Amino acid sequence: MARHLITSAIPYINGIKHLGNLVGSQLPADLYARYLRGRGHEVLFLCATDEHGTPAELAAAKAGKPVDEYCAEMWQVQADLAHGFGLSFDHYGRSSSPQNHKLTQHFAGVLADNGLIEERAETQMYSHEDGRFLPDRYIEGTCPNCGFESARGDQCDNCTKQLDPVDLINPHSTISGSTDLEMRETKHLYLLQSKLKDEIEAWIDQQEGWPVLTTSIAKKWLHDGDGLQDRGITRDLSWGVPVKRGDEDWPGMESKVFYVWFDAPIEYIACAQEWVDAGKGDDWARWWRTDEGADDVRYTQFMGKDNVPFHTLSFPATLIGSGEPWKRVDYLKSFNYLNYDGGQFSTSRGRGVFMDQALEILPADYWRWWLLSRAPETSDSEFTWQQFQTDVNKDLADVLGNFVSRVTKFCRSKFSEAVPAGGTFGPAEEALIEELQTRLAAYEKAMDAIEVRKSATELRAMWAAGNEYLQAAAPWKVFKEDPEQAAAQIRLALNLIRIYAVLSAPFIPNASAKLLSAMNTLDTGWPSDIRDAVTALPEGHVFTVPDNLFDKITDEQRDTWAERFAGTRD
Ligand SMILES: Nc1ncnc2c1ncn2[C@@H]1O[C@H](COP(=O)(O)OP(=O)(O)OP(=O)(O)O)[C@@H](O)[C@H]1O
Ligand SMILES: [Zn+2]
Repeated sequence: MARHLITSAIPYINGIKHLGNLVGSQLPADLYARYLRGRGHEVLFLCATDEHGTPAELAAAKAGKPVDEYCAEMWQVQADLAHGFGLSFDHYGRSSSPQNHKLTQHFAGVLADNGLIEERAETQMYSHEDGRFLPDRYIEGTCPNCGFESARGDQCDNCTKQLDPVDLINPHSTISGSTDLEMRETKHLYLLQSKLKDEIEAWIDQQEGWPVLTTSIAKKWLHDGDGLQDRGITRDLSWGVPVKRGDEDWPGMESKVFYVWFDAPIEYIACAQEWVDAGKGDDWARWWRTDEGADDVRYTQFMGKDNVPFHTLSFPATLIGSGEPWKRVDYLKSFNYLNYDGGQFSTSRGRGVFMDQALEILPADYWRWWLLSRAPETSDSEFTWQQFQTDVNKDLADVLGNFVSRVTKFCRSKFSEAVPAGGTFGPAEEALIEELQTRLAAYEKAMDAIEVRKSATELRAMWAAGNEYLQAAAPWKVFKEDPEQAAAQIRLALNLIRIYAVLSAPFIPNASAKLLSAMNTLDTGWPSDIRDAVTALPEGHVFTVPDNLFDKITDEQRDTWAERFAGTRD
C-alpha cells in the first residue's frame, strides 16, 4: 500500500473560517484522507494555523489582547471547530511553533549559503501618523495589474498577483487610514526566485494531470511581464520568526521577522515534527526527506486558487533552492471560490456563514455533503439556502435516510431485528449487484483523481440504485405471498446499509458511524467485491433500527436562516 502525505492550506489565525475556506482546502483534503485510509493506505494528514503577519497583529489589537495570547486562543477555537466538522488531521499544528522557527531559520541559512538570498536596500512606506513602516496588509490601494481598488500590500485578491506594497496606486494606511505616507530607506532580504525560474518551470512541466487551474496560475506568474520575480522575505514586525541565518544572528536584521509567506509553507514540514514531538508518530523524516524514505510517499496539497502561486512557485523555490533532499508535492488540487448568496464570502466583512454558526444550526454531515457535492471545482459555485435545502432533503433525507429507515423498520416489523434467513437472490438482485459494481469502479476512479463533485455524484447514484431496487422489489407486497423471497430482498438491503456506511464515510463520517453502530458491525472493510460484500452481515446477525439519520430542512428553517445570515456578523 502506498503512503500518502496530505496537507491542507493552513488557515489563517485572524478569525473563524467561513464555509468557502472550508470547502476550498480543509474539507476536500479530509475527504481524500478518509478515502485513502478506507482503502487501507497509510496516510499522514496535516494542517496547522498560519499565525504570523500583519492581520494577526491587527486582529489581536482589535481584540485587545497580546498577539501570542490571541493566537493561542484562536488556535484552540479553530482546532475545536475542525473537530466539530470531523476533520481527521493526524496533527493540527501552529506555524508559530518552535519547530517552525528553527526550520524557517534553517532554510534561510542554506538559501543564503547557496547565494539565493540577497540583502537589498529599498524604500518602503513609512506612515507619519502611525509612526512606523507599513508592511503588506497595513497598506491598501489600487492594484497596478487589474485596477482592483482594495488590493493589499502583498497580493491582489482579485487577480491573484503577488505585489509589493510600493506597487500600489493611491496607497493608504489600514491602521489610521492616513495617506500621509513617505518612502524611506530600509534593508530587507530577498529570495532570488528569478535564479530558480528554469528549474521550477522544468519541475512544473514534469507534472502530469495537474488541474488546469493549478498549472495556468503557475505559468502565468512564471511568464507574465519579466517572469518570476525575486521576493522580499522579511518584514518590520515584532510577531513572527526572527530573522536568523540558521543558528546565527543576521547583522542588520535584528528588528525584523520573516515574511509570513516564507514561514507558512515550511510549517507543513515543521507540523510533521510537531506530530512526532507530541508523541503521535515516531519518524517525520520518512515523510519529508527523500534520503530517508520519502521517495515512496505521494504528497497531495489542497488549497483555494489564491494560494496557488505560493505553493507552485515560492515554496518550491525554498525547497529546490536549499539543495537538500526535501519531498516536493506530487499533486496540487486547487479550487475556485464558493460564493455566498449573490456575493462573496468575506472574513473581514463578516459576510456569509462561518464554521461555528454552521454547527450551531445543523450537524456537520449536512454541511459536508452539500459543500463537497457542490465544490467549486471547475468554476466558482454558489451557496444559496434554497439549493442547500433542496439538496440536503433530496440526497440525504429522501434517498439515503429513507432507504435505511424503510429497510430496518420493515425488517423489525415483519421479521425481527436480525438479518432474516431464507430465499435466494434472483435477476433483480443480480442486476443491482452488477450496477453497484460498475458504479463503485466509477466512484473509486473519481476519488482517486480527486474529482470531488463527480465522486459525490457516483455515491449518490449508488444510494439511488438501492432505493430504486427497493421500490421495484417491494418486499412489503412480496411478503404477503412469499415471505422467503422478501427475506432475501431485505437481507440484501440490510447489507447495502453497511456498504453505504463504508463508502459514504469520507463524505458523511458521523452518519456512517451511526449506521455501522446500528448494523452492529465493526466491519469497515472496503466492499471491493460487491457480491461478497452483500453477504457480509450473515443471516441471524442482530441489528437495531437507527434514529432518523437526517431531518428535512423545513421552509421555515430555510427562511429563518436566510434572514439571519443576510447581513454581516460583528
Ligand atoms: N470563497 C472561497 N472559496 C473557496 N476557497 C476559499 C475561499 N476563500 C478562501 N479560500 C481558501 O481558503 C483557504 C484558507 O484561507 P485563509 O484562512 O488563508 O483565508 P483567506 O484566504 O484570507 O480568505 P478570507 O480573506 O476570505 O478569509 C485558502 O486555501 C484559500 O485559498
Ligand atoms: Zn489585481
